[in-house]
Amino acid sequence: MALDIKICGLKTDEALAAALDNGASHVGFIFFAKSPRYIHPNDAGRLRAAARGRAAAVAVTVDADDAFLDEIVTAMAPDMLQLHGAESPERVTEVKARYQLPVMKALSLRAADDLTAMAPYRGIADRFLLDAKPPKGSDLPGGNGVTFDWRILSGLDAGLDYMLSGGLNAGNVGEAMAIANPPGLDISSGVESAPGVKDVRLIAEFFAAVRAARKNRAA
Ligand SMILES: O=C(O)c1ccccc1N[C@@H]1O[C@H](COP(=O)(O)O)[C@@H](O)[C@H]1O
Repeated sequence: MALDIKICGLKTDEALAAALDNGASHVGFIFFAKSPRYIHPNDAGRLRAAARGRAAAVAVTVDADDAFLDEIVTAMAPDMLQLHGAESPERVTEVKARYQLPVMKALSLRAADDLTAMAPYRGIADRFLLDAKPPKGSDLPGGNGVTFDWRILSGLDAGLDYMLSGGLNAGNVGEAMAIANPPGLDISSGVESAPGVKDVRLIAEFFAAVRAARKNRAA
């Protein structure tokens, strides 16, 4: 089975090249002003051009209005929109219709009960991104480097299309894969040397850890 891997929060040519050269299926750009990973839509447009044909470009937004989404879509022509705020199912429907793009809806989880939040989006969101709830006081809805109990995902239907996110790194991704067997992985702060600063060595180590975990599974 193919495993999608999204490296999120890219801001430089060097980090983008590391993500692509290591085999990322998706590259993510953050359009949330409070994030240390924020990138201007025009800069993301330049980077996404370099990724064209190699990885899908994902625009990550948080409760963005139409004006901001228009600016992002015009500047960078993403392949997918990731809605990482409190967007309702109706808003997801509206965004999909307006831009004719697939939408990945982020949901934040701590306990098994939180999975009920998925139901109203089924058949609407093209994919889910299952992330950890932000720690108290965080300004960021994602990118906090926090994990959740991956065991709560073990009961999900086999065909559910989602990316597992939240606090992944080279040291824990093997365990996450063994427990949840997700169809996709999404990582940001786990491949950074400081908030918002991607580290090419950590990116390579992450992919190596994923390859090792897959090899173990197959053995
Ligand atoms: O990364 C951010 O700063 C961010 C800001 C606003 C919304 C989402 C954001 N990041 C998303 O969260 C995941 C998980 O991050 P991490 O691996 O725990 O650091 C990240 O991949 C983005 O999809």
